[in-house]
Amino acid sequence: MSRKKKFGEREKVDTINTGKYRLGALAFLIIAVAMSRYKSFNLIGGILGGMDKPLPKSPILPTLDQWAPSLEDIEAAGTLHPSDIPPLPVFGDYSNETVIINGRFLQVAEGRVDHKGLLGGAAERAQSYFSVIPEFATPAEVEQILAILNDPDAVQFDEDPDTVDGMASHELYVDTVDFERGGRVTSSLKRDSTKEGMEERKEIRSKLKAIMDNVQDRLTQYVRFTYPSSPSLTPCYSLVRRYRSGERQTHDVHRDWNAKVTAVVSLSEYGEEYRGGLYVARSRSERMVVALGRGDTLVHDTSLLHGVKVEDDGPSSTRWSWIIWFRDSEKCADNSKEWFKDCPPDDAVCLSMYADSGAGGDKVEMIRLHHEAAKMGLSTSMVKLARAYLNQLPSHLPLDLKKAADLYREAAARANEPDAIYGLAQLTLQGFVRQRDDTKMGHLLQEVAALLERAANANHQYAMFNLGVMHRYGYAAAWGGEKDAKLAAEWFENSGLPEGYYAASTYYSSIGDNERSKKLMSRAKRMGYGTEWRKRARIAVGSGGAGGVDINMAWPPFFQTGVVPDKF
Ligand SMILES: O=C(O)CCC(=O)C(=O)O
Ligand SMILES: [Fe+2]
Repeated sequence: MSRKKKFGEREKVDTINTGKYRLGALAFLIIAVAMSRYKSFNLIGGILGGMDKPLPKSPILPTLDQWAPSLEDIEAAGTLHPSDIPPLPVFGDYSNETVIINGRFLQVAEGRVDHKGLLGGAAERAQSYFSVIPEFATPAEVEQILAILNDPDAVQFDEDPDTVDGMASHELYVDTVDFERGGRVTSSLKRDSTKEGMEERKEIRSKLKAIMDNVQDRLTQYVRFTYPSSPSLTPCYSLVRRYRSGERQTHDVHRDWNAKVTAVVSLSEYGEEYRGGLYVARSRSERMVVALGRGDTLVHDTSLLHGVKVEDDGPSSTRWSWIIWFRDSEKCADNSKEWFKDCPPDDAVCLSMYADSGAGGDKVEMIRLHHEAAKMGLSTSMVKLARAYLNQLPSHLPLDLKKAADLYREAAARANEPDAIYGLAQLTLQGFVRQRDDTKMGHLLQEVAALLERAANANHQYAMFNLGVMHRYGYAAAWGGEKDAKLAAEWFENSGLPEGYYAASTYYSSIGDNERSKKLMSRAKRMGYGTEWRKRARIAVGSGGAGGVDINMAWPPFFQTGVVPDKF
């Protein structure tokens, strides 16, 4: 399959060490060494009245009896703080080479990402590749693009729900195949969905295109050369995204379903204008930042898991990116349903992608494919299956909590899969997953806390949010901890979710820090808090495009007061 070609047909000329991309390796080591974070603490349960109540049992579902985090896990897990989560390591394992395209020499750093947790032959197949071309867009081109984007009169960016995370997108389509076909974009919440919106953006589009078209032509040559089995690769979508303080700074882990090949041109300088940024991922938990400077361009195919996390360094930190999605059709036809149709039987990632693309509309086949991929160790397929067994995703599978819990456990063990760990926290809170004959509420809540901390540590935004809930309402008191509204606010803010900014804002107003409260409230609103679309989009996309997951956990009424946390 072409997507697995390791740039094999490329003409190799020389190996050049592009300093910056080598330096990454050292940074990775330093950060990896600094990764220990949990403090130990004592297990003290049952100090509050009412805590010896039996576990809450679901009126519908039986209590399962087979899994909980090990006692060692729980004992090792002290109170995690957002500041304990290390910044993402920087990817550094490049091989550098020079390629010649139409007589032009290009230095290219090539990276390989091995999917995590796969077994035997499947592991051999489970790689994605990407390339970074330093300053593919020249400093002058980037300057000109930025001058247009930074113009105070520049039109506003879209605030419709993003298809990956359901938060305000903060993007601007420069060109799409939809425009060319005379139609407007499909989402009715995009500014371009109205004639006036299209008109309003006409000028900025033509200014941007005047510079971008040339870069795009060069890029087309490069991607056709790099993916020779797709000779008709054509740029079909071009958009600019913005990440800055007071708005979106994350874009959860995902694949670009809309593109056979993607190019991301960074318009900002790593280390100077922003930290963090675009990352590539071995699993949803293991993410590595690609340190992109101005004009540096990352090229990858559909299989690469990736996302964005810009560190919140205050107003001075902004990252702009320009994204081009290529399709394998000069007319930009959507062939995506065909891309993963003929997977080799031991290619778990390919099978799961075909399942995720709808498996030709065959729902039973979708489940079968995820089963196959899960058997080979693919944690994301285990999560999909678990949610199907929980009837959170539509499928023919019967409700089976034991299977769901086993799949979550396996995914957690194989790839530290944050969605699986969060899923286990949900099941545990509902009293469905236990192995000890321990029926004390305090111990159950402690297990939930340990799971949420593990998931949060692997950057699960809903887990971070629920650590906020846990500390705000004082559930830690169940095992000797205390209510900690400040820590709660830190978790809420750190979740990067509009609901989190809102909840943090209420804390700061409660302690009289109105300025901070106002800032957070405005951020929450800018990202969609309180809108009808945000709620709908959040449920539709779930966590990182994997539907069937809820931000609201089944927190029991608080021991003495009977207070139940607000639902968001
Ligand atoms: O902003 C970026 O660098 C990447 C954004 C992205 O992955 C996307 O829009 O699909
Ligand atoms: Fe993407």
